[in-house]
Amino acid sequence: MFDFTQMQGLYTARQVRALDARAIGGAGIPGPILMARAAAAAWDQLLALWPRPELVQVLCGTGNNGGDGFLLAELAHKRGYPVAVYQLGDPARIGGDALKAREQALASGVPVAPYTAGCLESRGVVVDAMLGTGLGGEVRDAQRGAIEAVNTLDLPVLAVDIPSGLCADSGRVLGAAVRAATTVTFIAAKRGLYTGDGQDCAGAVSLATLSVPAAVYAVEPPDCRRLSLDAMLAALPPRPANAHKGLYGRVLVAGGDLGMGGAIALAAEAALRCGAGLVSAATRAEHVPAILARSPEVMARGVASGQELASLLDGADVVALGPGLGQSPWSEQLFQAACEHRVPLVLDADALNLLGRRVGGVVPPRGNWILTPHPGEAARLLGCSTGEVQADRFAAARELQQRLGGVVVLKGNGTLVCDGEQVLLGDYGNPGMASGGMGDVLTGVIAALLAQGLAPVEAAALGVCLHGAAADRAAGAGQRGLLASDLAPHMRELLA
Ligand SMILES: NC(=O)C1=CN([C@@H]2O[C@H](COP(=O)(O)OP(=O)(O)OC[C@H]3O[C@@H](n4cnc5c(N)ncnc54)[C@H](O)[C@@H]3O)[C@@H](O)[C@H]2O)[C@@H](O)CC1
Ligand SMILES: [K+]
Repeated sequence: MFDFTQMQGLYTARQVRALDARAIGGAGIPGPILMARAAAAAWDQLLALWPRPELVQVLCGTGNNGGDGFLLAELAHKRGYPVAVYQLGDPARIGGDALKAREQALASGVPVAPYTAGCLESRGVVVDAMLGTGLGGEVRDAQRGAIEAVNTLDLPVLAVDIPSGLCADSGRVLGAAVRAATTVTFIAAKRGLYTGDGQDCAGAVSLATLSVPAAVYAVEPPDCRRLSLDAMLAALPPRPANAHKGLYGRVLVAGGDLGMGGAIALAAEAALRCGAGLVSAATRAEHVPAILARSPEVMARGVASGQELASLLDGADVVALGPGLGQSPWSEQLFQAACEHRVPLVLDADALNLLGRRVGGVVPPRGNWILTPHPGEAARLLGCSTGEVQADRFAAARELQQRLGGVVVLKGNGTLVCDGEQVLLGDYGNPGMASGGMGDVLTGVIAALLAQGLAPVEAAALGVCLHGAAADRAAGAGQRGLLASDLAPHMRELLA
Protein backbone atom coordinates (compact mmCIF):
# COMPACT_ATOMS: atom_id res chain seq x y z
CA MET A 1 0.00 0.00 0.00
CA PHE A 2 2.84 2.41 0.87
CA ASP A 3 5.69 3.07 -1.54
CA PHE A 4 8.59 3.56 0.82
CA THR A 5 10.99 3.89 -2.11
CA GLN A 6 9.48 7.33 -2.82
CA MET A 7 10.38 8.59 0.65
CA GLN A 8 13.55 10.51 1.43
CA GLY A 9 16.67 8.35 1.42
CA LEU A 10 18.98 8.53 4.42
CA TYR A 11 22.62 7.76 3.75
CA THR A 12 25.78 6.81 5.57
CA ALA A 13 28.99 8.83 5.28
CA ARG A 14 30.46 6.11 3.06
CA GLN A 15 27.49 6.27 0.74
CA VAL A 16 27.65 10.05 0.51
CA ARG A 17 31.36 9.85 -0.31
CA ALA A 18 30.44 7.47 -3.12
CA LEU A 19 27.79 9.92 -4.34
CA ASP A 20 30.32 12.79 -4.17
CA ALA A 21 32.81 10.78 -6.17
CA ARG A 22 30.16 9.86 -8.70
CA ALA A 23 28.99 13.47 -9.02
CA ILE A 24 32.57 14.52 -9.71
CA GLY A 25 33.75 11.56 -11.78
CA GLY A 26 30.55 10.34 -13.43
CA ALA A 27 28.46 13.48 -13.76
CA GLY A 28 31.50 15.67 -14.41
CA ILE A 29 30.83 18.33 -11.79
CA PRO A 30 34.28 19.53 -10.63
CA GLY A 31 34.92 19.27 -6.87
CA PRO A 32 35.47 23.04 -6.47
CA ILE A 33 32.11 23.69 -8.14
CA LEU A 34 30.37 21.33 -5.72
CA MET A 35 32.12 23.04 -2.85
CA ALA A 36 31.08 26.47 -4.13
CA ARG A 37 27.48 25.30 -4.42
CA ALA A 38 27.63 23.89 -0.90
CA ALA A 39 28.94 27.18 0.45
CA ALA A 40 26.30 29.16 -1.43
CA ALA A 41 23.50 26.95 -0.13
CA ALA A 42 24.70 27.34 3.45
CA TRP A 43 25.12 31.09 3.04
CA ASP A 44 21.62 31.47 1.61
CA GLN A 45 20.22 29.58 4.56
CA LEU A 46 22.17 31.75 7.00
CA LEU A 47 20.83 34.96 5.48
CA ALA A 48 17.30 33.57 5.30
CA LEU A 49 17.37 32.86 9.04
CA TRP A 50 19.49 35.75 10.27
CA PRO A 51 19.45 38.65 7.82
CA ARG A 52 22.19 41.26 8.34
CA PRO A 53 24.35 39.34 10.83
CA GLU A 54 26.52 41.61 12.97
CA LEU A 55 29.48 39.26 12.61
CA VAL A 56 29.91 35.94 10.78
CA GLN A 57 32.36 33.77 12.71
CA VAL A 58 33.40 30.72 10.74
CA LEU A 59 35.29 27.81 12.28
CA CYS A 60 37.10 25.82 9.61
CA GLY A 61 38.71 22.39 9.91
CA THR A 62 41.40 21.01 7.65
CA GLY A 63 39.17 18.86 5.43
CA ASN A 64 36.60 19.68 2.78
CA ASN A 65 34.10 20.69 5.44
CA GLY A 66 36.52 23.50 6.24
CA GLY A 67 36.71 24.20 2.51
CA ASP A 68 32.96 24.84 2.47
CA GLY A 69 33.48 27.22 5.39
CA PHE A 70 36.18 29.21 3.60
CA LEU A 71 34.00 29.72 0.54
CA LEU A 72 31.04 30.74 2.70
CA ALA A 73 33.27 33.25 4.48
CA GLU A 74 34.35 34.62 1.12
CA LEU A 75 30.72 35.06 0.05
CA ALA A 76 29.91 36.89 3.28
CA HIS A 77 33.01 39.08 2.96
CA LYS A 78 32.29 39.99 -0.67
CA ARG A 79 28.79 41.04 0.29
CA GLY A 80 30.16 43.37 2.91
CA TYR A 81 29.42 41.48 6.10
CA PRO A 82 32.01 41.47 8.91
CA VAL A 83 33.66 38.03 8.87
CA ALA A 84 36.21 36.26 11.06
CA VAL A 85 37.54 32.82 10.12
CA TYR A 86 39.24 30.64 12.71
CA GLN A 87 41.34 27.74 11.55
CA LEU A 88 41.27 24.50 13.55
CA GLY A 89 44.25 22.26 12.98
CA ASP A 90 47.51 22.75 11.12
CA PRO A 91 46.97 24.57 7.79
CA ALA A 92 49.90 22.60 6.38
CA ARG A 93 47.62 19.54 6.42
CA ILE A 94 45.04 21.13 4.14
CA GLY A 95 45.08 19.88 0.59
CA GLY A 96 43.03 19.54 -2.58
CA ASP A 97 39.84 21.54 -3.01
CA ALA A 98 39.90 22.70 0.60
CA LEU A 99 43.33 24.26 0.13
CA LYS A 100 42.11 26.01 -3.03
CA ALA A 101 39.13 27.31 -1.09
CA ARG A 102 41.33 28.62 1.71
CA GLU A 103 43.67 30.34 -0.75
CA GLN A 104 40.73 31.85 -2.60
CA ALA A 105 39.30 33.24 0.64
CA LEU A 106 42.66 34.65 1.71
CA ALA A 107 43.15 36.23 -1.74
CA SER A 108 39.75 37.91 -1.38
CA GLY A 109 40.88 39.47 1.89
CA VAL A 110 38.96 37.25 4.31
CA PRO A 111 40.64 37.52 7.73
CA VAL A 112 41.83 34.06 8.82
CA ALA A 113 43.42 33.40 12.22
CA PRO A 114 44.31 30.23 14.08
CA TYR A 115 41.61 29.16 16.50
CA THR A 116 42.64 29.88 20.09
CA ALA A 117 40.72 29.53 23.33
CA GLY A 118 38.62 32.65 23.89
CA CYS A 119 38.93 33.94 20.31
CA LEU A 120 35.20 33.80 19.60
CA GLU A 121 33.15 36.93 20.17
CA SER A 122 29.72 36.71 21.73
CA ARG A 123 27.93 38.48 18.87
CA GLY A 124 26.69 37.62 15.43
CA VAL A 125 26.36 34.08 14.19
CA VAL A 126 28.67 31.06 14.16
CA VAL A 127 29.25 28.81 11.17
CA ASP A 128 30.51 25.37 12.11
CA ALA A 129 32.72 24.01 9.32
CA MET A 130 35.12 22.06 11.48
CA LEU A 131 34.20 18.43 10.90
CA GLY A 132 31.88 16.85 8.37
CA THR A 133 31.47 13.33 7.11
CA GLY A 134 35.22 12.75 7.36
CA LEU A 135 35.11 12.58 11.15
CA GLY A 136 36.72 9.37 12.33
CA GLY A 137 36.39 8.35 15.97
CA GLU A 138 36.02 10.54 19.05
CA VAL A 139 36.86 14.20 18.45
CA ARG A 140 40.37 15.21 19.41
CA ASP A 141 41.04 17.70 22.20
CA ALA A 142 41.58 20.82 20.07
CA GLN A 143 38.27 20.37 18.22
CA ARG A 144 36.56 19.39 21.44
CA GLY A 145 37.58 22.67 23.06
CA ALA A 146 36.23 24.63 20.11
CA ILE A 147 32.98 22.66 20.09
CA GLU A 148 32.45 23.34 23.77
CA ALA A 149 33.27 27.03 23.29
CA VAL A 150 30.69 27.30 20.51
CA ASN A 151 28.06 25.62 22.65
CA THR A 152 28.63 27.93 25.61
CA LEU A 153 28.42 31.11 23.49
CA ASP A 154 24.66 31.08 23.20
CA LEU A 155 24.78 32.38 19.62
CA PRO A 156 22.84 31.03 16.66
CA VAL A 157 24.91 28.34 14.95
CA LEU A 158 24.65 27.06 11.41
CA ALA A 159 26.27 23.66 10.93
CA VAL A 160 27.78 22.95 7.55
CA ASP A 161 26.76 19.47 6.33
CA ILE A 162 26.59 17.97 9.83
CA PRO A 163 27.24 19.35 13.31
CA SER A 164 30.91 18.78 14.16
CA GLY A 165 31.28 15.79 16.46
CA LEU A 166 28.05 14.08 15.44
CA CYS A 167 28.49 10.69 13.83
CA ALA A 168 26.82 10.88 10.42
CA ASP A 169 25.98 7.18 10.50
CA SER A 170 24.63 6.60 13.99
CA GLY A 171 23.54 10.00 15.33
CA ARG A 172 25.85 9.55 18.31
CA VAL A 173 27.90 12.35 19.84
CA LEU A 174 31.55 11.36 19.48
CA GLY A 175 32.81 12.94 22.69
CA ALA A 176 31.41 16.43 22.01
CA ALA A 177 29.24 17.86 19.27
CA VAL A 178 28.10 21.29 18.16
CA ARG A 179 24.52 22.16 19.00
CA ALA A 180 23.30 24.01 15.96
CA ALA A 181 20.09 25.92 15.34
CA THR A 182 20.14 24.70 11.78
CA THR A 183 22.13 22.34 9.59
CA VAL A 184 22.43 22.51 5.83
CA THR A 185 23.38 19.07 4.64
CA PHE A 186 24.72 18.43 1.17
CA ILE A 187 23.95 16.05 -1.68
CA ALA A 188 22.05 13.54 0.49
CA ALA A 189 20.60 13.49 4.00
CA LYS A 190 22.81 11.68 6.50
CA ARG A 191 20.89 9.24 8.64
CA GLY A 192 22.62 10.33 11.87
CA LEU A 193 20.93 13.72 11.64
CA TYR A 194 17.55 12.21 12.47
CA THR A 195 18.02 9.76 15.31
CA GLY A 196 19.77 9.44 18.66
CA ASP A 197 21.45 12.78 19.45
CA GLY A 198 21.05 13.94 15.86
CA GLN A 199 17.99 16.13 16.23
CA ASP A 200 19.32 17.81 19.37
CA CYS A 201 22.59 18.67 17.65
CA ALA A 202 21.43 19.49 14.14
CA GLY A 203 18.38 21.65 14.85
CA ALA A 204 16.30 22.20 11.73
CA VAL A 205 17.86 20.29 8.85
CA SER A 206 17.66 21.35 5.24
CA LEU A 207 19.00 19.39 2.31
CA ALA A 208 20.88 21.05 -0.55
CA THR A 209 21.36 18.57 -3.38
CA LEU A 210 23.84 20.89 -5.13
CA SER A 211 22.12 20.14 -8.46
CA VAL A 212 23.58 16.64 -8.50
CA PRO A 213 21.64 14.79 -11.22
CA ALA A 214 19.23 12.00 -10.28
CA ALA A 215 21.29 9.40 -12.14
CA VAL A 216 24.07 9.80 -9.59
CA TYR A 217 21.79 8.61 -6.79
CA ALA A 218 20.83 5.48 -8.70
CA VAL A 219 24.27 3.98 -8.06
CA GLU A 220 23.92 4.13 -4.31
CA PRO A 221 20.40 3.09 -3.23
CA PRO A 222 19.80 3.92 0.43
CA ASP A 223 18.82 1.12 2.79
CA CYS A 224 17.22 3.61 5.13
CA ARG A 225 14.36 6.00 4.47
CA ARG A 226 12.67 8.81 6.32
CA LEU A 227 8.98 8.15 6.73
CA SER A 228 6.44 10.63 5.44
CA LEU A 229 3.16 10.56 7.33
CA ASP A 230 1.46 12.60 4.62
CA ALA A 231 2.45 10.10 1.93
CA MET A 232 1.15 7.19 4.00
CA LEU A 233 -2.12 8.92 4.88
CA ALA A 234 -2.65 9.81 1.22
CA ALA A 235 -2.29 6.15 0.27
CA LEU A 236 -4.88 4.89 2.77
CA PRO A 237 -8.00 3.91 0.84
CA PRO A 238 -11.29 5.54 1.85
CA ARG A 239 -13.83 3.32 3.57
CA PRO A 240 -16.61 2.10 1.32
CA ALA A 241 -20.08 3.43 2.08
CA ASN A 242 -21.37 -0.04 2.90
CA ALA A 243 -18.55 -0.85 5.30
CA HIS A 244 -19.22 -2.88 8.44
CA LYS A 245 -17.16 -3.45 11.53
CA GLY A 246 -16.15 -6.92 10.45
CA LEU A 247 -14.00 -5.37 7.72
CA TYR A 248 -11.70 -3.60 10.12
CA GLY A 249 -10.41 -6.36 12.25
CA ARG A 250 -10.69 -7.71 15.74
CA VAL A 251 -7.97 -6.60 18.12
CA LEU A 252 -7.44 -8.35 21.43
CA VAL A 253 -5.33 -6.42 23.92
CA ALA A 254 -3.95 -8.61 26.68
CA GLY A 255 -2.21 -7.52 29.86
CA GLY A 256 -2.90 -5.25 32.80
CA ASP A 257 -1.69 -7.19 35.82
CA LEU A 258 -2.79 -5.97 39.24
CA GLY A 259 -1.98 -2.31 39.65
CA MET A 260 -1.44 -1.76 35.92
CA GLY A 261 -4.96 -1.68 34.53
CA GLY A 262 -4.52 1.76 33.01
CA ALA A 263 -2.02 0.46 30.48
CA ILE A 264 -4.51 -1.93 28.96
CA ALA A 265 -7.24 0.70 28.95
CA LEU A 266 -4.95 3.09 27.03
CA ALA A 267 -3.95 0.47 24.49
CA ALA A 268 -7.55 -0.59 23.89
CA GLU A 269 -8.76 2.98 23.52
CA ALA A 270 -5.95 3.80 21.09
CA ALA A 271 -6.86 0.77 18.98
CA LEU A 272 -10.47 1.97 18.82
CA ARG A 273 -9.45 5.52 17.91
CA CYS A 274 -7.26 4.22 15.11
CA GLY A 275 -10.09 2.44 13.43
CA ALA A 276 -10.10 -1.18 14.61
CA GLY A 277 -13.51 -2.77 14.01
CA LEU A 278 -13.77 -4.51 17.35
CA VAL A 279 -11.51 -4.25 20.38
CA SER A 280 -11.44 -6.69 23.29
CA ALA A 281 -9.35 -6.57 26.41
CA ALA A 282 -8.22 -9.60 28.37
CA THR A 283 -7.03 -8.56 31.77
CA ARG A 284 -7.34 -9.12 35.50
CA ALA A 285 -11.00 -9.32 36.46
CA GLU A 286 -10.44 -6.46 38.91
CA HIS A 287 -9.85 -4.02 36.02
CA VAL A 288 -12.90 -4.85 33.94
CA PRO A 289 -15.36 -2.37 35.54
CA ALA A 290 -12.94 0.56 35.20
CA ILE A 291 -12.19 -0.23 31.54
CA LEU A 292 -15.89 -0.49 30.74
CA ALA A 293 -16.64 2.74 32.56
CA ARG A 294 -14.03 4.54 30.51
CA SER A 295 -14.63 2.89 27.13
CA PRO A 296 -17.91 1.00 26.86
CA GLU A 297 -16.93 0.11 23.27
CA VAL A 298 -14.26 -2.27 24.59
CA MET A 299 -15.29 -5.86 25.29
CA ALA A 300 -13.40 -6.37 28.51
CA ARG A 301 -12.99 -9.86 29.96
CA GLY A 302 -11.36 -11.03 33.13
CA VAL A 303 -8.91 -13.87 32.51
CA ALA A 304 -7.40 -15.84 35.36
CA SER A 305 -5.05 -18.06 33.39
CA GLY A 306 -3.31 -18.70 30.10
CA GLN A 307 -5.97 -21.28 29.31
CA GLU A 308 -8.69 -18.66 29.59
CA LEU A 309 -6.76 -16.36 27.30
CA ALA A 310 -6.22 -19.20 24.80
CA SER A 311 -9.99 -19.55 24.40
CA LEU A 312 -10.16 -15.91 23.21
CA LEU A 313 -7.28 -16.02 20.75
CA ASP A 314 -9.18 -17.74 17.92
CA GLY A 315 -11.56 -14.79 17.83
CA ALA A 316 -8.81 -12.23 17.28
CA ASP A 317 -7.11 -11.06 14.09
CA VAL A 318 -4.33 -9.40 16.06
CA VAL A 319 -3.24 -9.73 19.67
CA ALA A 320 -1.42 -6.88 21.40
CA LEU A 321 0.39 -8.23 24.40
CA GLY A 322 2.42 -6.32 26.93
CA PRO A 323 0.75 -3.17 28.25
CA GLY A 324 0.83 -3.54 32.02
CA LEU A 325 1.48 -7.26 31.59
CA GLY A 326 3.91 -7.56 34.47
CA GLN A 327 6.17 -10.53 35.02
CA SER A 328 4.14 -12.59 37.47
CA PRO A 329 3.17 -16.24 36.94
CA TRP A 330 -0.14 -14.91 35.53
CA SER A 331 1.79 -12.75 33.05
CA GLU A 332 3.94 -15.72 32.07
CA GLN A 333 0.84 -17.79 31.37
CA LEU A 334 -0.69 -15.12 29.15
CA PHE A 335 2.58 -14.69 27.31
CA GLN A 336 2.95 -18.42 26.78
CA ALA A 337 -0.60 -18.82 25.50
CA ALA A 338 -0.29 -15.94 23.04
CA CYS A 339 3.07 -17.16 21.71
CA GLU A 340 1.75 -20.68 21.19
CA HIS A 341 -1.03 -19.37 18.94
CA ARG A 342 -0.49 -18.46 15.28
CA VAL A 343 -2.28 -15.10 15.57
CA PRO A 344 -0.21 -12.04 14.57
CA LEU A 345 1.23 -10.40 17.67
CA VAL A 346 2.30 -6.94 18.72
CA LEU A 347 4.60 -7.32 21.71
CA ASP A 348 5.59 -4.47 23.99
CA ALA A 349 6.83 -3.76 27.50
CA ASP A 350 6.86 -6.81 29.78
CA ALA A 351 6.01 -9.12 26.89
CA LEU A 352 9.43 -8.16 25.55
CA ASN A 353 11.03 -8.72 28.92
CA LEU A 354 9.43 -12.15 29.11
CA LEU A 355 10.59 -12.79 25.56
CA GLY A 356 14.10 -11.76 26.59
CA ARG A 357 14.16 -14.55 29.15
CA ARG A 358 13.37 -17.10 26.47
CA VAL A 359 15.22 -15.93 23.37
CA GLY A 360 16.80 -18.97 21.77
CA GLY A 361 14.72 -21.19 24.02
CA VAL A 362 11.04 -22.01 24.02
CA VAL A 363 10.02 -19.21 21.67
CA PRO A 364 11.54 -19.41 18.18
CA PRO A 365 11.72 -16.33 15.95
CA ARG A 366 8.55 -15.72 13.98
CA GLY A 367 7.56 -13.68 11.00
CA ASN A 368 4.18 -12.45 12.13
CA TRP A 369 5.04 -10.36 15.13
CA ILE A 370 5.88 -6.74 15.64
CA LEU A 371 8.20 -6.04 18.55
CA THR A 372 8.27 -2.51 19.92
CA PRO A 373 11.18 -2.20 22.37
CA HIS A 374 12.52 1.03 23.84
CA PRO A 375 16.33 1.08 24.06
CA GLY A 376 16.34 -0.55 27.51
CA GLU A 377 14.13 -3.42 26.37
CA ALA A 378 16.17 -3.78 23.20
CA ALA A 379 19.32 -4.02 25.32
CA ARG A 380 17.81 -6.79 27.42
CA LEU A 381 16.81 -8.68 24.30
CA LEU A 382 20.28 -8.31 22.83
CA GLY A 383 22.12 -8.96 26.08
CA CYS A 384 24.00 -5.65 25.95
CA SER A 385 23.76 -2.23 27.62
CA THR A 386 21.32 0.54 26.73
CA GLY A 387 24.36 2.68 25.87
CA GLU A 388 25.47 0.13 23.31
CA VAL A 389 22.02 0.14 21.70
CA GLN A 390 21.99 3.93 21.53
CA ALA A 391 25.54 4.06 20.17
CA ASP A 392 24.28 2.55 16.93
CA ARG A 393 20.50 2.31 16.83
CA PHE A 394 20.50 1.16 13.21
CA ALA A 395 22.75 -1.79 13.99
CA ALA A 396 20.71 -2.68 17.09
CA ALA A 397 17.42 -2.64 15.17
CA ARG A 398 18.85 -4.82 12.42
CA GLU A 399 20.42 -7.24 14.88
CA LEU A 400 17.17 -7.64 16.80
CA GLN A 401 15.20 -8.22 13.63
CA GLN A 402 17.68 -10.81 12.43
CA ARG A 403 17.53 -12.68 15.72
CA LEU A 404 13.79 -12.51 16.31
CA GLY A 405 12.20 -12.07 12.88
CA GLY A 406 9.08 -10.06 12.12
CA VAL A 407 9.22 -6.28 12.36
CA VAL A 408 11.22 -4.47 15.03
CA VAL A 409 10.30 -0.96 16.14
CA LEU A 410 13.18 0.56 18.11
CA LYS A 411 11.59 3.47 19.94
CA GLY A 412 13.27 6.70 20.97
CA ASN A 413 14.10 9.96 19.23
CA GLY A 414 14.06 8.98 15.57
CA THR A 415 12.18 5.70 15.95
CA LEU A 416 13.42 2.94 13.64
CA VAL A 417 11.24 0.35 11.94
CA CYS A 418 13.15 -2.63 10.58
CA ASP A 419 11.69 -5.52 8.61
CA GLY A 420 14.96 -7.16 7.66
CA GLU A 421 15.17 -5.54 4.25
CA GLN A 422 15.09 -1.87 5.10
CA VAL A 423 15.18 0.52 8.01
CA LEU A 424 12.50 3.20 8.08
CA LEU A 425 12.95 6.20 10.34
CA GLY A 426 10.10 8.21 11.86
CA ASP A 427 11.19 11.56 13.23
CA TYR A 428 7.85 12.86 14.45
CA GLY A 429 7.25 13.38 18.15
CA ASN A 430 8.71 15.42 20.97
CA PRO A 431 10.15 15.07 24.49
CA GLY A 432 6.67 15.48 25.98
CA MET A 433 6.26 11.83 25.01
CA ALA A 434 8.69 10.80 27.71
CA SER A 435 5.81 9.94 30.03
CA GLY A 436 4.01 6.81 31.19
CA GLY A 437 1.48 5.23 28.88
CA MET A 438 2.88 6.47 25.56
CA GLY A 439 4.16 3.01 24.67
CA ASP A 440 0.81 1.43 25.54
CA VAL A 441 -0.89 3.79 23.12
CA LEU A 442 1.60 2.95 20.35
CA THR A 443 0.95 -0.76 20.87
CA GLY A 444 -2.77 -0.21 20.44
CA VAL A 445 -2.27 1.95 17.36
CA ILE A 446 -0.06 -0.56 15.58
CA ALA A 447 -2.38 -3.44 16.47
CA ALA A 448 -5.36 -1.53 15.08
CA LEU A 449 -3.60 -0.78 11.79
CA LEU A 450 -2.44 -4.37 11.45
CA ALA A 451 -5.98 -5.61 12.08
CA GLN A 452 -7.22 -3.31 9.30
CA GLY A 453 -5.13 -5.18 6.77
CA LEU A 454 -1.90 -3.21 6.56
CA ALA A 455 1.25 -5.27 6.12
CA PRO A 456 3.21 -5.54 9.38
CA VAL A 457 5.92 -3.10 8.26
CA GLU A 458 3.24 -0.67 7.08
CA ALA A 459 1.28 -0.89 10.31
CA ALA A 460 4.46 -0.25 12.28
CA ALA A 461 5.59 2.63 10.06
CA LEU A 462 2.22 4.40 9.99
CA GLY A 463 1.65 3.71 13.68
CA VAL A 464 4.95 5.23 14.70
CA CYS A 465 4.37 8.37 12.63
CA LEU A 466 0.74 8.79 13.61
CA HIS A 467 1.65 8.46 17.28
CA GLY A 468 4.51 10.98 17.02
CA ALA A 469 2.59 13.48 14.91
CA ALA A 470 -0.40 13.29 17.26
CA ALA A 471 1.94 14.05 20.15
CA ASP A 472 3.31 17.04 18.21
CA ARG A 473 -0.21 18.38 17.76
CA ALA A 474 -1.12 17.72 21.37
CA ALA A 475 2.09 19.40 22.54
CA GLY A 476 0.77 22.66 21.12
CA ALA A 477 -0.62 23.11 24.61
CA GLY A 478 2.80 22.33 26.14
CA GLN A 479 5.20 19.39 26.19
CA ARG A 480 5.36 19.15 29.96
CA GLY A 481 2.29 17.40 31.26
CA LEU A 482 1.43 15.79 27.91
CA LEU A 483 -0.62 12.67 28.64
CA ALA A 484 -0.74 9.51 26.57
CA SER A 485 -4.51 9.82 26.53
CA ASP A 486 -4.20 13.29 24.95
CA LEU A 487 -3.08 11.66 21.69
CA ALA A 488 -6.30 9.82 20.79
CA PRO A 489 -8.33 12.73 19.33
CA HIS A 490 -5.34 13.91 17.30
CA MET A 491 -4.70 10.47 15.86
CA ARG A 492 -8.30 10.30 14.83
CA GLU A 493 -8.11 13.71 13.14
CA LEU A 494 -4.92 12.79 11.32
CA LEU A 495 -6.47 9.56 10.06
CA ALA A 496 -9.47 11.51 8.85
N1 LIG B 1 33.55 16.99 -3.24
C1 LIG B 1 33.10 16.56 -2.10
O1 LIG B 1 33.42 15.46 -1.71
C2 LIG B 1 32.28 17.48 -1.29
C3 LIG B 1 32.48 17.52 0.07
N2 LIG B 1 31.86 18.42 0.83
C4 LIG B 1 32.26 18.63 2.22
O2 LIG B 1 33.31 17.81 2.57
C5 LIG B 1 33.06 17.19 3.80
C6 LIG B 1 33.84 15.94 3.89
O3 LIG B 1 35.16 16.32 3.75
P1 LIG B 1 36.39 15.43 4.20
O4 LIG B 1 36.18 14.06 3.75
O5 LIG B 1 37.59 16.15 3.78
O6 LIG B 1 36.27 15.38 5.76
P2 LIG B 1 35.96 16.49 6.87
O7 LIG B 1 36.26 17.84 6.40
O8 LIG B 1 34.64 16.20 7.38
O9 LIG B 1 36.97 16.06 8.00
C7 LIG B 1 38.27 15.68 7.71
C8 LIG B 1 39.19 16.40 8.66
O10 LIG B 1 38.82 16.11 9.98
C9 LIG B 1 39.93 15.64 10.70
N3 LIG B 1 39.46 14.64 11.64
C10 LIG B 1 38.99 13.41 11.35
N4 LIG B 1 38.63 12.77 12.47
C11 LIG B 1 38.89 13.63 13.49
C12 LIG B 1 38.72 13.53 14.89
N5 LIG B 1 38.25 12.43 15.45
N6 LIG B 1 39.03 14.59 15.65
C13 LIG B 1 39.52 15.69 15.08
N7 LIG B 1 39.71 15.85 13.76
C14 LIG B 1 39.40 14.81 12.97
C15 LIG B 1 40.87 15.07 9.68
O11 LIG B 1 42.18 15.15 10.15
C16 LIG B 1 40.62 15.97 8.49
O12 LIG B 1 41.41 17.12 8.57
C17 LIG B 1 31.58 17.05 3.86
O13 LIG B 1 31.09 16.93 5.17
C18 LIG B 1 31.14 18.33 3.18
O14 LIG B 1 31.07 19.38 4.12
C19 LIG B 1 31.10 19.49 0.19
O15 LIG B 1 32.02 20.46 -0.14
C20 LIG B 1 30.39 19.01 -1.02
C21 LIG B 1 31.33 18.38 -1.98
K1 LIG C 1 30.39 20.79 10.41
